[in-house]
Order: sequence, then structure tokens, then C-alpha cells
Amino acid sequence: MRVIKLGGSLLEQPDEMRALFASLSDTENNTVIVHGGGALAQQWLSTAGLKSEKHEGLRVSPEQHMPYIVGALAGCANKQLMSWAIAAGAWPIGLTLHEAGISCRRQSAELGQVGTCELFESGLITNLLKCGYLPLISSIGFGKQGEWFNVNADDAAVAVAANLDADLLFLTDVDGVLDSEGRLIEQLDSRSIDELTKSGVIRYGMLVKVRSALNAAKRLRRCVRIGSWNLISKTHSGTQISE
Ligand SMILES: Nc1ncnc2c1ncn2[C@@H]1O[C@H](COP(=O)(O)OP(=O)(O)O)[C@@H](O)[C@H]1O
Ligand SMILES: CC(=O)N[C@@H](CCC(=O)OP(=O)(O)O)C(=O)O
Repeated sequence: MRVIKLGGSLLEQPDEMRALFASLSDTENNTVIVHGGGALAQQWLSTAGLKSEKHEGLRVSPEQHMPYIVGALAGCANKQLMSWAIAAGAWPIGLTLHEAGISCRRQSAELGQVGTCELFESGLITNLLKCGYLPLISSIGFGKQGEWFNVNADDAAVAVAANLDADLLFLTDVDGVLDSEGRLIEQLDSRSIDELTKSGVIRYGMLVKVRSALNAAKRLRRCVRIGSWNLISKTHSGTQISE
């Protein structure tokens, strides 16, 4: 089984998304998609006149911003992906982290409704795969009291992969992690990640992604890859992250 995390940047590339779903429909039913949509959430918040801030790559999410964040991620982004999947002949089913057996807790008071993930038992995703569905999971989750949370989609993908004991691929709008001269770095481990982070080569959204990938490599005890959508058709190898 494998979990593919689709970055929000890819949602703005319809041709790549159509090609991705076409290549997925040629493979066996072993893929679960977790998606972001950060750029779309940002757009919706700005249109509503709300100023949104990020802290170390995480969107500060006050309760009054949540209807726009949930609408953009669990609504529009999720349904846009369903639309491309259906056009490619797949049977997508749009879900939140709750249905994937993940419960959320508040990360810190300063970040508002930003959630961290805790796993609980749910056989739903494996059953859906057996029935031929393609699960499309947004990074919106719920707490024990039913309160809604905004989880960074990279962290959400790690939690889903951990719950399913699955391989994990992060697909984004670059070929992988790039060095200071823009060349692809093929392998990274905790030491090299530390160096590149301190020197400012890895930053912004890639910082969250690389940290999530390293966390996933440790938890899943296997390598995790970061790359562009071409990773699926194996025409690109991306960056491999190991402990
Ligand atoms: N060293 C780096 N290598 C590649 N991308 C980087 C690096 N540092 C920062 N970035 C930025 O991180 C972005 C990917 O992160 P993000 O926008 O959060 O992706 P996604 O929306 O796919 O989760 C790239 O488009 C790039 O602008
Ligand atoms: C807490 C937090 O940062 N949540 C993210 C969730 C979406 C996301 O991660 O989208 P990408 O994968 O496109 O970056 C956000 O609101 O932007």
C-alpha cells in the first residue's frame, strides 16, 4: 500500500493532475491520496478580507478563519481532485482525517485550531481499497469533542501512512529538494537536513515537508520520497529521505 501526498501547488496544474490520475488508474488498487490546498485556503481567506499568517510553515488558524479553511480544503480542493479522478475512470471517495482513523489535538494555543494527529483503529480505508475506491483525504481533522482542526497536509500524510503501515511519497511542484544552486539532492538524512536547514537552503513549505518526511522515515522505518508528479511514472526519482 502507498500514500501519496499531493501538494496544493499541484492543484493549480490541471494537465499534471490529469496525467497523474491517468497513471494511477493503470495501477492496482493500493493507493491512498492525502492532499493539501494551502494556496487555495490563502486565496479564500484573502477574498474574505482576513489576514492569514504562518509560523514555521504552519498556518495560524483562529476559529473565525476555520470556515474558509475547511471550505477550501475539505470542500473545493477535495472536490476538484474528485473531478479529475472521475474523468480518469477512478472511483474516488472524499474523506477527512476522521474517517482515516485519525483524531486531532490542539498543537498550541498560539496556533489556534492547528491540529496534531493521534491514531485510532479504523479499517475503513483498507475496506474502501478492497471495494475498488480511491480514497482522497483532506487534511481537515476533528478532536474528541468534534471540534474541527487544520492539520498541515504533510503531517496528515505521515499520520495516514503510519496508520496504514504504507509507503509514503510527497508530490509537489519541484523535482525534489534542491541545493543552493537549484540542483536536485538525491539523498538526505537527519544530519544533512540539519545542515541545509541551518544554512537556509531548505525553507518555507519545504522545511515542513522535509521534517515530516524525516519523521515518517523514522516512524515507518523505510525511505520516503519527495518529488514531482513524474515520480509515479518513475521518470523521476526525486529526493530520498532516510533516518
Ligand atoms: N531547498 C529547497 N528545495 C526545493 N524547494 C524549496 C526549497 N526551499 C524552499 N522550497 C520551496 O518549497 C516549495 C514546496 O513547498 P510547498 O509550497 O509547501 O509545497 P506543497 O504545496 O506541494 O506542499 C517549493 O515550491 C519551493 O518554493
Ligand atoms: C496548519 C497548516 O499549515 N495547514 C495547511 C493545510 C493545507 C496544506 O498543508 O497545504 P499544502 O500541502 O498545499 O501546503 C494550510 O492551512 O495551509
